[in-house]
Amino acid sequence: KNLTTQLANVTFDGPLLNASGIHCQTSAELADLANTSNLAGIVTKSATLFPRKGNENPRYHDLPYGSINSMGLPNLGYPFYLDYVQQEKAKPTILSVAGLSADDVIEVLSDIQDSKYQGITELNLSCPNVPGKPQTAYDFVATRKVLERVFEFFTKPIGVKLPPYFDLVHFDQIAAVLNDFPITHVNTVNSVGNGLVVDVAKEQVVTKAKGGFGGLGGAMILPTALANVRALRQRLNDNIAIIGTGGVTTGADVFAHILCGADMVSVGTQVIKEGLGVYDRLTQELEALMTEKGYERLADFRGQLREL
Ligand SMILES: CC(C)(C)CCc1c(C(=O)O)[nH]c(=O)[nH]c1=O
Repeated sequence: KNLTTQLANVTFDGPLLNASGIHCQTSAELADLANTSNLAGIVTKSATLFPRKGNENPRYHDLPYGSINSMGLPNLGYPFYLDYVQQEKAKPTILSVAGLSADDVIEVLSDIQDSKYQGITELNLSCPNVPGKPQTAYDFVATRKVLERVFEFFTKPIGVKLPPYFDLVHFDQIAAVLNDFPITHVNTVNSVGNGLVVDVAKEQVVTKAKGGFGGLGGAMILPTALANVRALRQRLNDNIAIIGTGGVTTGADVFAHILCGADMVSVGTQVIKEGLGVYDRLTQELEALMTEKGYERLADFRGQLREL
């Protein structure tokens, strides 16, 4: 099978990536990813201007049907990751960045612009905005403002990581903003925000920060992830690629993301559950499905979801 995929100016030898935040924070974790077969590229943990310890534990909780997390953006600071992506030769990288303010984002991106890094950058728009306002990506005016500031100086390949939307008008509104900018891709979806898991036996929450509210991932968010991939594919300019993220546990889920329009697919929660061998299994299952259906390459079925 030919599973090669193009994203911006980069050719990946397969469609699978790690979801930012999962096993990609430390140099040991990043080295593991570089040695993981059938993982076509490496996405770094969203990096901030300064290193962050993140929230108190427990901050990640595994569930039969997915996961909940309130990590709190633990990361080694953007200089560490900017240095890493300039060394990494085994696989193409996507350098994920986050800011606690628009000014922080601009400062980090300015350094990336001035660096020798030629790979892809991804701006995490699920980050908090000014207090009292929703996260940036849920504030369409703020999203437009930060992207206007970015593209005043940033000329390298850059995409955005989006939270899930749940209203068709919101799909229209975010696409209308993004179509005005030369972004290389959209990575959709981030975790489903502010879920709450209750341990009935203990009559308590399962994660410490934010009173137990946290981002949901894994199997339970697959329909939301597929809807966001499909809706944005139907609305975004053709030259904006899509990384589909969310709910992937089988090769059929990878197939479904691509059928909805994804160019690449990232896997998060299932890596925690199964380990990095999951990429081999997902690839085998995807190839078996393609053989069964008579498809030779991903483009044979990408975006071809049929309506009734
Ligand atoms: C949620 C934020 C802390 C604002 C950004 C980092 C992040 C986190 C995190 O570090 O808590 N978890 C997610 O599932 N997605 C994210 O984008």
